[in-house]
Amino acid sequence: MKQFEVNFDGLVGPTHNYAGLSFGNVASLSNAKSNSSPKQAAKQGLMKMKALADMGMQQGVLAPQERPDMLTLRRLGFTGTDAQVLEKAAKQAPAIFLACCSASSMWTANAATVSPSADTADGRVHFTPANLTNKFHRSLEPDVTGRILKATFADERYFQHHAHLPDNEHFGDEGAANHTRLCRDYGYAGVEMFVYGRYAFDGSKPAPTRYPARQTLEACQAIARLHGLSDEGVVYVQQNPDVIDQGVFHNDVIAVGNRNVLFYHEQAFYNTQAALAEIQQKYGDEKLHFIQVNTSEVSVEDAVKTYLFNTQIISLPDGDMAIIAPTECQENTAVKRYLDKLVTLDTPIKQVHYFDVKQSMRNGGGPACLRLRVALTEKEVDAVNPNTLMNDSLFARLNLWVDKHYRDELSFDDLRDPQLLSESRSALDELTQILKLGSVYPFQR
Ligand SMILES: NCCC[C@H](NC(=O)CCC(=O)O)C(=O)O
Repeated sequence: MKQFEVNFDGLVGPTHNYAGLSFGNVASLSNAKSNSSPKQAAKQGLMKMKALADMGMQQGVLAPQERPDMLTLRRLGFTGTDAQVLEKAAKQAPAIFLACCSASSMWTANAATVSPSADTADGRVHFTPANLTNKFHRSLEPDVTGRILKATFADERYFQHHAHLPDNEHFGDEGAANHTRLCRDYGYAGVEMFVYGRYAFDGSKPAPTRYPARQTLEACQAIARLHGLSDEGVVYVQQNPDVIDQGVFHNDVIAVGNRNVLFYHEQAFYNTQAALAEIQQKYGDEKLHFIQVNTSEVSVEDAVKTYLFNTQIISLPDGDMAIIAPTECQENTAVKRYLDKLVTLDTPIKQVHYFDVKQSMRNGGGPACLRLRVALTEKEVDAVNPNTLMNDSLFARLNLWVDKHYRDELSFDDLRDPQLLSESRSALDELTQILKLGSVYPFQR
């Protein structure tokens, strides 16, 4: 039976902007209030999706969310017509208003945690949307994310959807950004590696002091229970609190895995040797490739700046692995030197492809943030909503759709424009028809 890893990239929404909302995420803070280009952002994302599809990969697309989030603004007490709600919120509570405008659902690595059928007790693919409690603007995502996932993976014979964890910092869950999976091939049971930043119920344990640890151990354990994972197939690893304090707000900023490869920075984990030993022991006899990048080769600062580890490692149809990196990696001498050397070493990684995703990078989202990995068997791929799978015609259609609805430039002040809200709604309404998602948005219900 054939088996695949399908990357579901988030389509950038029509109100993509830089609001400086993510304390602990260096890029988000440093680009706050600069103008954005929703059109360029969406096209950069589409180019990456198309390029991977052209490499012979299975590639999907997940719809963005409606922003400004009118439902939340009304829940927070802003009343009147939509135009009045926008006007009042922007004037009376600008910070809250901006949080309700973020197009952050584009980073689908934070949409959910996914366990493939080979790992789960009932043999179905399990999905739990991330509650994203640490940031208000992101905590608005899980309900609609859940609906989009259900509309994309609808067939209950193959797909099981859970509710997001309780909305509280004790169960702070950031989805697949803190989860990676090692396996012989995608359809074989693997080791799911959950990386957490802190213990919610034990204050005596190590934790960062400057920036927040978004993911808790207790959230990881709850996901493993919900998904029916066996203890033998799970490893919990603590992220090094010091790197969180240096801007590594998600583990996928400092480590990434694919099949038998774990690529990580020397300082990524709290207790590296014990973690690697447990992963190897649970993986079995075959030796894993642990590719460690030392601080002397690439500093944590350069890793955060260039997103060397927020790369995708993909297995090409011929079996070789390729790294999908942002162009920032090419522009940094130490990182470029490292990647040039990496492809000559005795590891499965043989190619590096650079992509311009600068619009996303300026908010701290690299190639890996933009995608949710879903390992599927051939039968399961056949059960996915086919309208969400990338091909020449969907690529052309979505580019035309972006051209029709998206603005070239968006400033902070544009976000309160009722015209932008109506443009966004027409765009999303049409998108749900293109992808055949049904009525997933509050304004459609
Ligand atoms: N996986 C990458 C996520 C990046 C995301 N950035 C943001 O939400 C920034 C939004 C802003 O500042 O406008 C975050 O920090 O969760």
